[in-house]
Amino acid sequence: MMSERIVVKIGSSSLTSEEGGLNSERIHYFASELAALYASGHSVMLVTSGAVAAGFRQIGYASRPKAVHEKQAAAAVGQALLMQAYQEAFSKYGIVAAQILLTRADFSNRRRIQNALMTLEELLHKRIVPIINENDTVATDELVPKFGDNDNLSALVAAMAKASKLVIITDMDGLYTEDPRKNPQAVKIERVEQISEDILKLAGGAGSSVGTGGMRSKIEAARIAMRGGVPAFIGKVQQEGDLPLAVAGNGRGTYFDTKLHSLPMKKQWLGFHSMPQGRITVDDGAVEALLKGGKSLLPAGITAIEGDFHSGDVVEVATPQGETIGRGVINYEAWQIQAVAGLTTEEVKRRVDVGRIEVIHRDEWITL
Ligand SMILES: Nc1ncnc2c1ncn2[C@@H]1O[C@H](COP(=O)(O)OP(=O)(O)O)[C@@H](O)[C@H]1O
Ligand SMILES: N[C@@H](CCC(=O)OP(=O)(O)O)C(=O)O
Repeated sequence: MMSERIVVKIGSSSLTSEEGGLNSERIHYFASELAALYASGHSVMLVTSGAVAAGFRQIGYASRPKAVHEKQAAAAVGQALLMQAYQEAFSKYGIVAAQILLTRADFSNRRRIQNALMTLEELLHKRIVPIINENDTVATDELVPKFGDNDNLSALVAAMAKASKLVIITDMDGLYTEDPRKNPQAVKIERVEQISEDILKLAGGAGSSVGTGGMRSKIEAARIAMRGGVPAFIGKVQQEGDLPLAVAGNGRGTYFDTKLHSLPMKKQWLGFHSMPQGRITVDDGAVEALLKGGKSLLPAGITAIEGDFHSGDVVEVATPQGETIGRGVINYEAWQIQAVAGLTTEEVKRRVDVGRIEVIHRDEWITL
């Protein structure tokens, strides 16, 4: 069997109870499943939630706290408990585990993320299992949004580490046409090849009081992973041998396939970590040129703009129907685009003085 690099994400709902505290039996179970993958030669990275849920009862809160400082305090207690539990469980299999705590801000800074990647590479090289969580005690929503749930974090880690698979474990055996907790008639979707707006609409919020992101954030994560060239699985891993089965393609869940290749770091930054400062709507011809022709965006295709952006900023590009198709670095000021939208290249040259005629050059564009 080929040795693969696999990212496994486990949600709070799979590790803890609604009353708080870790379910040690589940931790031991997941450690044995991960150990089975490890023993068959795979490199395993674990993204785990559960710090807040593990810690809140020890602090004396009656239920999962909502206030930021209370969540952060609960995570500070719970993260230590979580690591202790995993380390103890892995030691049964002779596996050494390492803790990595990341924030979204780390991903938007190229040097910091390069450092994290080098650390990950060294750990994997030494056959150590990295255990990754959001750094809850320092992450805030004020400057850079938090991940909140760990689904997105797991997809970004999978893309960054050029993993061959992302496995998102949750308490539901895949994506259904509706939340099965609300409608028991909902039908399971076995395979998804493209995550359209329609697929995103199927997915609702969290199913339990300890989970946060719900199916929606898992589908968004699968979309990021697929765009980064990493196929994903979302489903249930509950009995002995379920995780190796999920990795082998026979799991109880939904598979998200992709034919795309892994993305260079620069494009990952553009697509996943940059903060768009505006939005440009283009006509059907420009959509076709960007998506199918691999071409740059010219002023002629622009129909509307939003935001007060500057040359060098990142902007989103949308279809006439309002669907976002990608992002790119803009070569114009917002006011310049206002002046030349819809005009031919010759007319544009007469009206504004810009370094590059392309509004977004194809080398600085990513389709999403
Ligand atoms: N279309 C859907 N298909 C399956 N589950 C869904 C759907 N919409 C919402 N959900 C809910 O998402 C929940 C899983 O998310 P969440 O509670 O955040 O778990 P976790 O802690 O594992 O991240 C499920 O229990 C389910 O109730
Ligand atoms: N970083 C947080 C994650 C919060 C959370 O509940 O996430 P998830 O269960 O993945 O929806 C923690 O460890 O508690």
